[in-house]
Amino acid sequence: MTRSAADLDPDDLGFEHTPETDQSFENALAKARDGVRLTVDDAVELFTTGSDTPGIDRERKEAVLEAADRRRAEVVGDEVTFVANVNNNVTTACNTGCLFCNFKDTAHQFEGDSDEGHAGFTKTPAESRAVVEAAVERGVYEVCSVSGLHPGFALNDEHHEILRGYDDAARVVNYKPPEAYATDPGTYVEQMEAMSVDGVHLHSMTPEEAYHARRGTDWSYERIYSELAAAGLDSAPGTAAEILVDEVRDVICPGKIDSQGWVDAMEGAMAAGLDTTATIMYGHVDNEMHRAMHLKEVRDLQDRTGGITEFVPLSFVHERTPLYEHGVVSGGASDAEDELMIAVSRLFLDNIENVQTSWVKYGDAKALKTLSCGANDFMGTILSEEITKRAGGSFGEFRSFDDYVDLITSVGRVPVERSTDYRQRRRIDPDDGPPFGPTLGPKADGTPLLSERERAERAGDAATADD
Ligand SMILES: C[S@@+](CC[C@H](N)C(=O)[O-])C[C@H]1O[C@@H](n2cnc3c(N)ncnc32)[C@H](O)[C@@H]1O
Ligand SMILES: Nc1c(NC[C@H](O)[C@H](O)[C@H](O)CO)[nH]c(=O)[nH]c1=O
Ligand SMILES: N[C@@H](Cc1ccc(O)cc1)C(=O)O
Ligand code: SF4
Repeated sequence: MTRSAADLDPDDLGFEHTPETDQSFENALAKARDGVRLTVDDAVELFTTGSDTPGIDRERKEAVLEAADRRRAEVVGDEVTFVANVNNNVTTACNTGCLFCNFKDTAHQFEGDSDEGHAGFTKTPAESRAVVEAAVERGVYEVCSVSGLHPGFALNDEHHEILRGYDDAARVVNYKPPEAYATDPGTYVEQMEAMSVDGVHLHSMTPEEAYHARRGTDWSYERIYSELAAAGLDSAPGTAAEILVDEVRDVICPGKIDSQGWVDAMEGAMAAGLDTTATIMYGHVDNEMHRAMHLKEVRDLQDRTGGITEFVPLSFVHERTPLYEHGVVSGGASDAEDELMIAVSRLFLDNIENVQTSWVKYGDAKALKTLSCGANDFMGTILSEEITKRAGGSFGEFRSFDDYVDLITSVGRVPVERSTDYRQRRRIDPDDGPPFGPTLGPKADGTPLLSERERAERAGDAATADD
């Protein structure tokens, strides 16, 4: 049975892993400054600014941030990258029940004969394609697509047949035939084909979604990702990582694949020739030992594969989540924890070049600050955002290239438009514009990617001019 947030006693989560070490803060900092590979205990010392004293010491924190900023400058220089992309979530229907998530809506509400209302959505492949087509016309390079685990989803027709063959399929393999739902999301393969518009880069299928695409079969992750790649998938987002320590997953996402399952899926994606990203979602019930152990899992995976293009710390947005509403947590990470998360990621992950800061999670001011704590990538334009918004986040859904150039130059760094894999890069000279592009997308011609409001205003002006 899945545990609900109401059953959890916040003072007694009974964690085996706690932030205690035999290392000293001074030793850990010296290793970080010298570029020596850090251990889990070193990382705990840096996260806690000394595990033997309570709270965060301001001076020590500044020393960690400074070491990380210096490392960032050595590894990637002064460029700050960002991508012209659109988020296209296919469906919010999901029964996995993660206690930190308010993106999902219980799937039975989507059934054709349900009279319960819900604020979510499911898009057919044609509807997904229309969203991507419009964004490609506006100049985006990438579509980033992550979705709920709709019980009517299957990899392809063969997968549907296998799932239909199960007795009590809803309970045993989380499957209900698409005919049961008001809107059929099609298969994963059909969604990939639909979103592959004009050579746009398709970044989709998290490890959890890949698990859903093989549930009830003995198919390997490599096979799943290869079939998706043949349908147009270019790279996979490493969300669903949350905290890669099972005692934490048992509390916050007991319905999800375990840490090993996440690693297996990522390895399958890379074996199929795809690039991936990796994330950590922190600032809920996790402690500094969990964060350090997570970084070690990711670094080990990258040592084996080399296919992770960026690491993305995602600060838990608490306001409208079961964990917060049931009093299991009293808020998210502090500013100091956010800064240290970016900094220790930069220092620990000596084999991942890019550390992303999220304006969605942090807002512009804090995200800018983290660019001097080790981060060098500023994510993307995204055009739409549902996950953080539904959890109570309030930092909006869009940043234009003009916004990016203003923000990045305001902290004395160099704005650079990038491709998803960071191999194509275009340095932007602020004296050349505005407008500043985008230019890398299949239909990007240098005209600006505008907000909906600006577009409406310009359309209004054009209509007036035509009169
Ligand atoms: C909403 S899921 C969608 C994809 C898919 N269902 C999965 O779990 O991989 C994508 C990611 O959003 C992040 N997320 C969800 N709720 C969040 C919250 N309240 N605060 C921060 N990140 C959150 C989690 O890291 C999660 O893995
Ligand atoms: N950090 C967040 C992202 N990051 C994804 C990027 O926008 C981009 O898809 C990736 O860098 C691959 O090129 N996206 C979100 O929607 N929300 C975030 O918080
Ligand atoms: N982390 C994903 C994208 C993502 C991040 C956070 C989200 O809330 C949603 C999607 C990636 O870029 O690979
Ligand atoms: S994080 Fe993903 S799997 Fe978990 S409930 Fe939300 S949408 Fe579903």
